[in-house]
Amino acid sequence: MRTLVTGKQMKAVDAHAITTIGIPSMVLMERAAFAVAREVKGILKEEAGRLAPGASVWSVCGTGNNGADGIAAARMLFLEGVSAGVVLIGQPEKGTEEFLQQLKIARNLGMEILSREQWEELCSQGGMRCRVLIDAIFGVGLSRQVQGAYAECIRRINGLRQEGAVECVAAVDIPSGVHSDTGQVMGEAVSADLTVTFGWEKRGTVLYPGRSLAGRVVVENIGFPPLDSLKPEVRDGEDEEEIPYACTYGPGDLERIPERAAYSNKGTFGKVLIVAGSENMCGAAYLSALAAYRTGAGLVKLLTVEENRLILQSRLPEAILVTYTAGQLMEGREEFRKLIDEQCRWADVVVLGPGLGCGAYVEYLVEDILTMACSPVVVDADGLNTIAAHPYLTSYYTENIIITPHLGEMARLTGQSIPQIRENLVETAAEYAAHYGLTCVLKDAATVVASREGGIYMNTSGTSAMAKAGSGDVLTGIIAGLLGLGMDETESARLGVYIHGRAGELAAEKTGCHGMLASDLAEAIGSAMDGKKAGNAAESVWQSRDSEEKR
Ligand SMILES: NC(=O)C1=CN([C@@H]2O[C@H](COP(=O)(O)OP(=O)(O)OC[C@H]3O[C@@H](n4cnc5c(N)ncnc54)[C@H](O)[C@@H]3O)[C@@H](O)[C@H]2O)[C@@H](O)CC1
Ligand SMILES: [K+]
Repeated sequence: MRTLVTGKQMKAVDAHAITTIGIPSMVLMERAAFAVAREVKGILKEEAGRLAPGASVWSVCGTGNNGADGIAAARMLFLEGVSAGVVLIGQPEKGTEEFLQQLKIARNLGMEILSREQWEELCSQGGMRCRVLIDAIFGVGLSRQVQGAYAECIRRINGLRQEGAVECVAAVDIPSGVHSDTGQVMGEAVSADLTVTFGWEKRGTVLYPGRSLAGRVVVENIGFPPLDSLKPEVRDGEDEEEIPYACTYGPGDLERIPERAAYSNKGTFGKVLIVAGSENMCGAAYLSALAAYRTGAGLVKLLTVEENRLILQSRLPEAILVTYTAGQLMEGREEFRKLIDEQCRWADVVVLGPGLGCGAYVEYLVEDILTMACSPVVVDADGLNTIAAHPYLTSYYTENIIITPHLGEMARLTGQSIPQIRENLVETAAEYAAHYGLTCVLKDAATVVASREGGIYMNTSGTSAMAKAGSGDVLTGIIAGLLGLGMDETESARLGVYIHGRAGELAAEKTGCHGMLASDLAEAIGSAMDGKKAGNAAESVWQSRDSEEKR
């Protein structure tokens, strides 16, 4: 498990390390700059292991401590014989104490230091070519939209990178212009190949679009005290009591999956009831059931419309089938409630929604399941759409409900627009989970899991190959399978999302990114759950020098 922090939390840790613990600010900065210089040197090194002749580096620096890091990193490279210069953006005389100190050192060493105007002139004359450009304009101190000269400068950096005048952009802490909490672009943002970040990964480089802009992320422990050593009032900040540290999972977290006991039977590993499918949609039910079995569920029963019986029986003979007709439900409600009650009593876990459609009878079905299920219920797709269309159904929400909406479904549930939700993924999921006391899995390229008690998980596994019909149905089956193995709602949701992404990476390795089907994804679940056998494509991106898994 890796911890993810907000900008404010990171600043609170900085302040705590410096003022309470007494680690001098310049000492932390020296280590931060050293890490950046080391990574840049790695890029500059020729295959033979020597620095490339004439390797040039420009460090483009703002006047805060991010800029101070950038000057210090350039100085370290300069002292190693690299042709490294500094470009200053903003008003240096208004810089932080550390910035002024770093600038003085660079000047005393006789380094080349350009003003923005001089740099612009160099660029417009086509004289601006370098192997590595260090982006140190803004770090976690970015507090408003980027405009004017700063925006121009960021556009210039991106232009140089695009036209090949700059081979590699290395961002200090976070690409300048990316919001450290939401990953949103604050007007303009640097597009980096590499980001060297300090202490802990920032939420903004896990959430999109910040995640794409950060490139490869290297997390460097620069000597901060551990987060749990902070006093709660410091850790939470003045008005951040509501914001916990977020986390993400890696392969080490697969150990959370319970052992499959030798002395067991099919009942030991969970009985999953999948309430899914409609007359023209049986695939969703099939994929959800298949995924639940592939995750380890002992018994899977499908409750679906009579029309699906034959196809489901032939596609997945391992599943038990109970069928109904729409008419039976509409006309014989009391009778039907007895059937539902019986099935709910049987189940250890219920999945409600995949492919249910929007027939009039679905409202009754959703109401009956929500009122009668006494085990965890994973609500997805048309289950959620039905709740959105009939808001009284939210009164049946209980603490063992996991909802798995995508952005469109979340928009219907909350009345917010999709862009609004996309910009505030974490807040939207967290508020819904807290308001209704349930677990909310808000699905996006970087899925967020908000637990009822306030915990936040952000997913870092997965691939765009999964952006295809049926992926969500597979996720419901995985989460249900994990619940069946005995994991709690939060853990099943987090690990389910992680395994789902990992299965996507593995399946896409075989089929290619475009050709993968949701059924390929479901077939890869077993390997994805096996930490020893499977590789993880995300690992090449999330390279942590001193990850918490090792600490
Ligand atoms: N000792 C420390 O405090 C350490 C700080 N570190 C570095 O310091 C960074 C944080 O430094 P700061 O808090 O000084 O903040 P930044 O250097 O990120 O930038 C803040 C400065 O930019 C201004 N600013 C914010 N948004 C702006 C906008 N849109 N347009 C124009 N100006 C804007 C702020 O008023 C402030 O002057 C971290 O990201 C990290 O790189 C690291 O060196 C670790 C140690
Ligand atoms: K930066």
